[in-house]
Amino acid sequence: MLLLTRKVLPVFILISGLLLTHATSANEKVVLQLKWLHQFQFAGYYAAKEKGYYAEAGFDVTIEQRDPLITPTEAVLSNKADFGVMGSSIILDRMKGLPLVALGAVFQHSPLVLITLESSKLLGPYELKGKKVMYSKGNDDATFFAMFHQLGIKESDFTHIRQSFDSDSLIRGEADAISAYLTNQPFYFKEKGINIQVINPLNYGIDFYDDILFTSEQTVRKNPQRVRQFVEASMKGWRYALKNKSEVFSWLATKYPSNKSIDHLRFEAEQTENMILPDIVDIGHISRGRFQRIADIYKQQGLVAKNASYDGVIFTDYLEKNKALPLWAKVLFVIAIASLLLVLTLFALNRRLKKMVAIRAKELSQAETHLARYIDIVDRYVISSQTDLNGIIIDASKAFCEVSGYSKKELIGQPHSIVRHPDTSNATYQELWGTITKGKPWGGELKNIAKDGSCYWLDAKIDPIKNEAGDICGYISIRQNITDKKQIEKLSITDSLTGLNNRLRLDEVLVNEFKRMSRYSLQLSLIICDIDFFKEVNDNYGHLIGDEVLVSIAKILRLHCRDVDVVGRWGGEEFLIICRETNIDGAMIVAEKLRALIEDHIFPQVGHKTASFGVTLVMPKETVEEALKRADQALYRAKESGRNKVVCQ
Ligand SMILES: Nc1nc2c(ncn2[C@@H]2O[C@H](COP(=O)(O)OP(=O)(O)OP(=O)(O)O)[C@@H](O)[C@H]2O)c(=O)[nH]1
Repeated sequence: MLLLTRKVLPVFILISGLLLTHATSANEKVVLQLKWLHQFQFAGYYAAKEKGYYAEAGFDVTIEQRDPLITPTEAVLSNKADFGVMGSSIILDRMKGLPLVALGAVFQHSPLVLITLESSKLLGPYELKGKKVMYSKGNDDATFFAMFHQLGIKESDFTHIRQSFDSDSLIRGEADAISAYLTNQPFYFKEKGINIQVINPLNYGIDFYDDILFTSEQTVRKNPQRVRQFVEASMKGWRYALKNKSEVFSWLATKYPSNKSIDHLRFEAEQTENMILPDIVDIGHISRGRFQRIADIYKQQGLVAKNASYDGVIFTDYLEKNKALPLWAKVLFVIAIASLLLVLTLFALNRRLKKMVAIRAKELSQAETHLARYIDIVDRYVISSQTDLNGIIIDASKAFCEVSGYSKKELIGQPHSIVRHPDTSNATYQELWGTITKGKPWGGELKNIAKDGSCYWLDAKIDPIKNEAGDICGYISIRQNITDKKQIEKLSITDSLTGLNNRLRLDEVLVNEFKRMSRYSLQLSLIICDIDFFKEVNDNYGHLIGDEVLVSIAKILRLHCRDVDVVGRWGGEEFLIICRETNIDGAMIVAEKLRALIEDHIFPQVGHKTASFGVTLVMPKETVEEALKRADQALYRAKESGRNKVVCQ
């Protein structure tokens, strides 16, 4: 029940609303302006009012007779009337720019003709040459001009008499031909027993509409459906009137007083029906072709510009443009169109997105391929590894595996020290860890040991890896294999016979150590060692044996000096030992130890050999040459004092 109430109630409200709207608009007052005085010519409009057709359509219509001071066109355009009845001049006015709309052409032919007295023998237009012709020069009389024009008769061929609307002018001979309405004047002459002759433009190809129901474009545009309802009610009135002529006569006797007799009205009704042709066309029918023909005739008459247009004069055009749809249908239509547009837009968008996704996917795939290629290249050629905070290897490149001789599996999980060479000092590693644990990158050369025991040199760059919080979570190292460079470097600073630092390297170290000494106020001592009577070895055993002695002594010196000391071949059978951060006493001890070791050593074939040592402490601000000279002098004194001695100076 509740559901029923819910469904029915809105419908009831809607219907009530519609009825209310209808009731309100039933009183809409409109004025219909006739083109002439009350007569049967307007029977349809009387019938529409009297039979309640206008009321049914919601109109309260006042039917106004013609006011001689104002045309129906002027009345409608000045809003004195809402609708009007006028001839084909509506088309001409429209072409002149007046916003008029023809609603229905009630008279399919114009009843406007010329009449002559039968006795005058003026049967056609040609006979009117030189005669007196009376007609209005209004636009509705254009049919006469058109007829004359069609037949090549000029206005100057006859005498125009000003319209007096007095039919007796013809009888009195004041005019030889007068304009007349077929629905009217012929009866007048018949009643008087005077035979007349009709010259009808229709017979000369000039066929105009007449009694066109019209309104203003403004009224049409405001509510074309209301106008349509008015037209339908009017034409319904016409259909009734033509079938019930007597009833119309009674109204013309009472409500719409006409001074015509019943016989006259009957004649008029008959003639009117002939003009309307209700059995042939729908009452009020407008033919576009005929409108065009009428427009062309007006143009030919020079009444309007050749390019003038009557667009907008036919009412049905507005109806087609404004085909009334119920509000719900309009809303549905808008929703449907909007939905369609939305679907089409989404479809187009979707297609575009798909296309873009496909392009992006292709680009991404290409980028991934490139990236994979680069990663592979990096993996193969860049020696890199990654460790956790404790230095445990968590990743290693192929290049790293190759240089270290370990497989990736063997490296991962191992401490990075697995590749550390014992030659690399603790100090180097302390510096390295001290730097990277502070979040700073470290760079330097590292000597590493491979799985097979061979060594290789790397130029390493180690960077801490930070997580999103900025905390260090591991380390990554990228290295360059500099083993070859190191070997070349070593060759250039190594004495090829003994493997000790050569003179070039010693010179370099001397310069650096002298600078370091003065910068940090360190102590530095120099020891020069010279083999005693070495010439004898060469002389007695040959150079090769001599070389072997040199190599053996070099080995003794290198093995028994401290790591920090730099041992090198100074030249021939002379060696130089640079004792860093060592005072003279320390240097003397080292020299003495070396002297004793050489003395005790037994050289193959040669047996025992000795060496003399000159020792000196480098003085502050002293040059390398000055210090070496003093060491040399000490050596000289050691030789002088019997050799196999350590002398300091
Ligand atoms: N086999 C060999 N001999 C060298 C080399 N360089 C220098 N000598 C020799 O070392 C000898 C040096 O001789 P001297 O300068 O006379 O000195 P010495 O014989 O050692 O005598 P004192 O120095 O005075 O004790 C020369 O015979 C050089 O030819 C080398 O590379 N190999």
